[in-house]
Amino acid sequence: MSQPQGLNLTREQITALDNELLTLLSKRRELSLEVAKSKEIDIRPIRDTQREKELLERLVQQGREKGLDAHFVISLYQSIIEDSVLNQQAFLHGRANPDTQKQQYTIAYLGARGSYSYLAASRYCNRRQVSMIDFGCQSFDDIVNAVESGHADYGFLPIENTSSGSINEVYDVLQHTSLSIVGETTIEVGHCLLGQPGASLADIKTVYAHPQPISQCSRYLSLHPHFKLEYCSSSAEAMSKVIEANNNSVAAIGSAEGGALYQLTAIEDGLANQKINQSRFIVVARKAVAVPSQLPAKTTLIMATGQKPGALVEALLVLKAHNLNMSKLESRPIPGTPWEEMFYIDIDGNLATQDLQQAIKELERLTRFIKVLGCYPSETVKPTQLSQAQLLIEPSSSKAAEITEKKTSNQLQHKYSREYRQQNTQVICKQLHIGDGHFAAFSLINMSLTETEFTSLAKQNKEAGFQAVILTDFHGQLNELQFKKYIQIIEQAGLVGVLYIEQDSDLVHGHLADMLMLSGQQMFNQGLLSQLGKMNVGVIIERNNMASIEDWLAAADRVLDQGNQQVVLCESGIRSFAQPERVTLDLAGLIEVKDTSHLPIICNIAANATDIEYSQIKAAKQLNADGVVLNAMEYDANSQLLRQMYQD
Ligand SMILES: O=C(O)C(=O)C[C@]1(C(=O)O)C=C[C@@H](O)C=C1
Repeated sequence: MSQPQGLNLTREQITALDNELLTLLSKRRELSLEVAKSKEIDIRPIRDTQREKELLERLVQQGREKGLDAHFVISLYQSIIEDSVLNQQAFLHGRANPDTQKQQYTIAYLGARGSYSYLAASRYCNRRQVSMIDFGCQSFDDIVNAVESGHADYGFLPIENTSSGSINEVYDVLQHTSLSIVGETTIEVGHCLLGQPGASLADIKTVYAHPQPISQCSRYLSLHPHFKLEYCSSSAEAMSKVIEANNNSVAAIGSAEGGALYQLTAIEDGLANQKINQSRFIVVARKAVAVPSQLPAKTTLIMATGQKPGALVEALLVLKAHNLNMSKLESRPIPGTPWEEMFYIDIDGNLATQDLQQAIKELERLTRFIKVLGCYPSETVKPTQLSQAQLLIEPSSSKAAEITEKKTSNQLQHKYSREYRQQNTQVICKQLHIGDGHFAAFSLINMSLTETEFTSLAKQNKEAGFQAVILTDFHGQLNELQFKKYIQIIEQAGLVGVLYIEQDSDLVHGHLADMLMLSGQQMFNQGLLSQLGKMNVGVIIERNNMASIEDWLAAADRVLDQGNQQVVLCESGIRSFAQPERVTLDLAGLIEVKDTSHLPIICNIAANATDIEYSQIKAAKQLNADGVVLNAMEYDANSQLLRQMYQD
């Protein structure tokens, strides 16, 4: 065998080649802008999927002749085309709004240089080839104030994350601002453990992070229970804390790019629970913008439907009638009106179109309040795919076939899914029916009550319309005799008794209860899930407040897989952006779960009654939740709410 050439020489050749590749990519970008200029004149849509297919087909063929794998070529070009489409969009959007064109933009964002918001803002400016003056802010209110007062041209607000869901504080801020949404941008959030150069994983004792990364990396953090977590207002603050500490035992969670700005090194990367972890930001400005018809547009509006039963559904039907796709729905309370809520809706459509104008007119008649927050180019570029035939690969030996096969068999394994079972599941326990049109009311009682107090509360609960009682808060001290007594009282009151499982040992008494409810904290406990799966008893699985929907449904599947088909899901709220101790109901998640799963889903506001507004639970009912859990201790408010719900 001949000697290979020296390593240094080979590396120099690779470096030179990479440089050439970059030069070519930059030339390709310029050409793509030329295409945009032609499309501006011809008024043609930016996206031409037919052209993309032809281009991919040819490249796959040419790549194969050069020994390159088809999937590698496709994924490479999907990225190149995404960049090309987004650049063309930014260019044409700028041309349609010449008064917004400047050499530099002052951008208000959360945190300081190096935060994810900072990275999103710089990406936005780079695409528009303008320089950025950064205006770091302490809160979402400060961002909005900076733009409203003219200190900044644009404000960047994170609105949702693929693993931790919607950021409700931003929706609250939007209720009161005069600003318009003029853009959106999505960035890949690659969480790393950032430490002082030279620090190693074994050194780390304290981790500084914003609540969102903490929630998004919950699985990684649970593998390191000795880490002391310190909450910060932004990832940039977390990184500054590490610099200040100047000590190898502290680390921050942040991006590798952000860390580099602070001269911190990534001790570990890929910390996020989900492989794909992206954050979407909205861009707000003082003046609304026009979106040229060639660009895919999104319109965001807020509306209050008032208390009429079915009002939300009626409003959503208007969108359906006009063939408008709703890509997001969120609900937030209206301060001072405890029984009402404000809905936030993202619609795939341009405000300038007849369909959307007409739909808004009809919605005005159905709502008490409606306001368009903005119309802006949608930055979701769905990658163009090639079929088997276009890939020219033997189906049996192809990687694509393997992937499709795996996917299909995986889908079959998802017992919670509608593909697996089309009909809605109804869980029945004595007189209690949950799901498939049956709405169930649970009351949560903690065990600090005396027997007499408990007996009278159980009776009152029954009269108020509750059908079941969840017994909670044993603090590991569940006494069998006492528990038997409580179950007896519940039975005598004509209610169903549910035992809330907070630790493995609670399950010993499971046989005494009519149903079991696995606490959110134990949702990841695979052992407990398997045991519950082997029991013949209705099981309610509470969502962990840091768990994604996928995690939650995976927990349900674990139980279903073991044989127990009597599974109910319980949404208890997810952690919010600014304050880690606050939770809010994930209504978009509720719609998603209703869409993908046949399992009944109930919403729990008992655990955090002060945080989750009652209006949210009403919204949940309107969105076809199958039940509700209320706090028995707040008896008056809850029985009033329950009465209202039953009236609706
Ligand atoms: O050829 C075009 O029409 C382009 O806009 C260029 C391009 C590309 O980058 O290759 C980008 C977007 C289109 O969907 C198709 C192809």
